[in-house]
Amino acid sequence: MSLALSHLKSHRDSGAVTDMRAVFSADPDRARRYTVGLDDLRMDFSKCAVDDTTLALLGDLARAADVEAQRDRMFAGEAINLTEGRAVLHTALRAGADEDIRVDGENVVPQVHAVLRAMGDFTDGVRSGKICGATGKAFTDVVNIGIGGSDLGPVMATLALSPCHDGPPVHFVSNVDGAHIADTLAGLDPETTLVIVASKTFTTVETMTNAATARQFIVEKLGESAVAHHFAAVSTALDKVAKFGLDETRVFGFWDWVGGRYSLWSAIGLPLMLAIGRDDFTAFLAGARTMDQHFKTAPLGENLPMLLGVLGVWHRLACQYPSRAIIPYEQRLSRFPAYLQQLDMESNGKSVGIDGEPLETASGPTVWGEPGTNGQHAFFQLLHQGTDVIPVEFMIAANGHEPQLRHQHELLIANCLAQSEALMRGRTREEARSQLIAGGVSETEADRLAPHKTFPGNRPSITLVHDQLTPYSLGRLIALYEHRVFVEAQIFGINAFDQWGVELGKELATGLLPVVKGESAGEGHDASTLMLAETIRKMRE
Ligand SMILES: O=P(O)(O)OC[C@H]1O[C@](O)(CO)[C@@H](O)[C@@H]1O
Repeated sequence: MSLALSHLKSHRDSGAVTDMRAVFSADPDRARRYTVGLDDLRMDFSKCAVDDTTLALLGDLARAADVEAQRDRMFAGEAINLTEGRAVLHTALRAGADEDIRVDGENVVPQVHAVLRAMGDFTDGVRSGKICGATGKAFTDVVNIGIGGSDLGPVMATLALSPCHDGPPVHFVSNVDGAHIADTLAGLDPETTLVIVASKTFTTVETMTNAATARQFIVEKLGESAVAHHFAAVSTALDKVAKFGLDETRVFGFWDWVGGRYSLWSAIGLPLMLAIGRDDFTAFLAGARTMDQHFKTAPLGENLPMLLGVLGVWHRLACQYPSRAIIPYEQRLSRFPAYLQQLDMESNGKSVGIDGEPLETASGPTVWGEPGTNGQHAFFQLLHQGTDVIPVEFMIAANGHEPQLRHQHELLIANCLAQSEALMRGRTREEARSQLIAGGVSETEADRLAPHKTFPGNRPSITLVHDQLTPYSLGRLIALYEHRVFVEAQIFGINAFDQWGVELGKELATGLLPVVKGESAGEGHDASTLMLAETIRKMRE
């Protein structure tokens, strides 16, 4: 364990904040001092159990982990993904056209903008009806087939930005479960359906299988020649896409220096662009670019991703909280927690350090969540009174998109603020008892019930507030979380940009398919797995 981390842990064990009510009373300026901002975005972390010493020690930890230097290496296009020998340049995808970002000596920005222009032209063509199906009819629906990073980002952002939709409805198919594509295609007409096959590698079994099903859907009605009209593809593996038989104007590339879970800004964002148009997509990129600039230049104590990252590390390494909850008070961000699960857990769910040695400390926490207020009626009981402390990250916009429903938005805001206050304040047993007695309950009954109505409080939360959910503010929010994951990874000492942990299951599934089909006895597989396969096979006879 590094010296900086052991100082932080001793501080947590002996000197850190334990009574949040007391620190708020003692320092009337606490909320202001522990809030940082970037244009209309505010991050209030004053309800975390930290003080100035904690922040100083977290700064030491970040410096000891060389976070700023590593950040600069990432932005400069150095191959910081050491296990795959690649640069990590999702930030180049939202760079201004005049920037110069080099990979192996070549400026990649012109290529990025060329693809953006091609996506924009295609989008304009589809939306205007100039680009149409094989029978000349305009596309009424778009189906994006992809999974993981080729799905979660576009799904999340397309839903988040529904007030900006003025293009064709976009549907998303990811699961290899045939139910997903069957239900999606059920209401669609092949003549007016555009299918995007999105896969960085163009080998992912779920996507390739669903693409074959979609191809059949088109070909059955319109014939093989319709494929070129009704399909587009997004990939880094252009050689593999070529075998699908598409016109090159329908193929949008990206690069191996874009990780799947960081690819929403690339051509993987095509379904989003089709839904919201190229101008709004440009604003979405601009929001992310603003966060990039801020992350690159703001001093540590004012830098949102740095602070969000070190607070995450505080909760994980010093306080040893196993998970964190992401609670957007914004129904349209309902897929944001799922998106962050891949971003965070596929990046930081590692137990081996960058040097190949087992980690001595924990790495990324479990990330989960649901929108408020729905979560309040599901798992908030555990957040308030459960035996585990789970830090919460709340998100709320000052303004909704339904001015006619002003009162509902005010209710939403009040609920968001109330939950963080309740987690922080709690309710003592004495307060619970007094309230019961004031409500007309006998003293004996109040004594019996008070422990159940007591809230421990001192449960940490961070609240992110912005003006409104727009393409720009969404881009900024996502980039904040991308960089936060980066900061945490540097401190954990891991490579955030590979994902070898997903491989073993894929390999075994390939081997088990013949067993499931009854074509192989499945030598080498364990008895439990073989028995389950056999049981299922019999049920299918
Ligand atoms: O875009 P592809 O290559 O189909 O991969 C999809 C997803 O599969 C993974 O490789 C692993 O599940 C993710 O990292 C990736 O986003």
